[in-house]
Amino acid sequence: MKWRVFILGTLLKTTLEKITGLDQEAMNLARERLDGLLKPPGSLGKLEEIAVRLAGIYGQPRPPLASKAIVMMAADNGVYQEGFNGYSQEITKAVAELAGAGLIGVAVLARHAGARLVVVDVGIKDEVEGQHIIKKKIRYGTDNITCGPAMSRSEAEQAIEVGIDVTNKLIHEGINIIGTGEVGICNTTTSAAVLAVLSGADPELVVGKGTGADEKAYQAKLQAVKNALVVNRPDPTDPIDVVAKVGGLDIAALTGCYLAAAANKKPVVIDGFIAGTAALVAAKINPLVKEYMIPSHCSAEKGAQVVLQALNMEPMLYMNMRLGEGTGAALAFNLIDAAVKIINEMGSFADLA
Ligand SMILES: Cc1cc2ncn([C@H]3O[C@H](COP(=O)(O)O)[C@@H](O)[C@H]3O)c2cc1C
Ligand SMILES: O=C(O)c1cccnc1
Repeated sequence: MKWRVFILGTLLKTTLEKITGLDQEAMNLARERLDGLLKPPGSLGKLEEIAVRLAGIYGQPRPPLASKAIVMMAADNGVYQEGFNGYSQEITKAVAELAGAGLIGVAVLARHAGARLVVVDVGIKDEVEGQHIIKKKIRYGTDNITCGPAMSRSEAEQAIEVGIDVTNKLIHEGINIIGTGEVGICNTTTSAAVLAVLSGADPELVVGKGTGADEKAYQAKLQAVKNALVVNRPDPTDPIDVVAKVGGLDIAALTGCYLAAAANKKPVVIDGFIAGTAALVAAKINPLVKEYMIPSHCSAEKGAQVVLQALNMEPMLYMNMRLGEGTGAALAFNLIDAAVKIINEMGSFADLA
């Protein structure tokens, strides 16, 4: 293991210093309570596991019902210039703006789950309009990763700090569970590049069809990822270097969301392939952050299984979804609510007496 010393931004540094493990005592008490409920021990499967984890995260044997938010990080990617993506780059901005009218996929599912949807412009290539958008642009899109780094290390750290700042503020306002989401045309390409480096997987195993590439476009996308890795030579032992060189501002900002959730002892729900890749970046920065993460679904995107394997996590849902935005996280909120209600509301064998 090679050790490297970097001067981190203050917010990032203080956040990392605050991260500790879960409250084992609260988890033991939660397990004890679940075992005494009117059911065979363990018979509610993952609902029980989630309830125990929430107890450990919040430090309360009876975890509270969640006050929820989905954070959707929006940013553009310079690799779009390679020309293999079938959609216009303007989609990123359009989705971020349309979120205000509640018309995008995650807006519907967040509403269904009773969650707030928070949209952050961390690097859309144009100016965006909408009162609902938190304006935190680090730069107007990244550079093309097939030619050089996506951004500087300092910009990657600033984007991570955007995620930390937004998450800290939400938690300060009373939000106690965060769901991750993103929008950014070509971010399945940048995620695949980051994932290939951090997991050691072949690009073939992590490059997928994204929004729907045909065979020709797929081969060009695969080649772009391979080229990006050769041109940039990201250091696999240095997750911030990897995000700066072949990632994106959305992935970096989501990394910050995970770190801040853990620092504040709040659960953070992982969405699909892109948000999962950001989760892996955060977990590589500090493995303890994983204890605060709850995976939602396994995206239909090819590399999604690789992400979950690298995180050593089993998702709750297989829904064949591949939209991102936070749609999977929003769906999982409903099951997390169910887990909290079970541990708090179900009767026990003692009630029979
Ligand atoms: C209309 C539309 C809405 C979306 N909402 C999320 N994505 C998702 O697809 C994009 C990633 O796929 P790729 O790497 O192939 O570009 C991201 O914007 C992601 O959030 C969308 C994509 C489209 C086209
Ligand atoms: O799983 C995801 O996050 C995903 C997959 C394809 C396109 N956009 C997002």
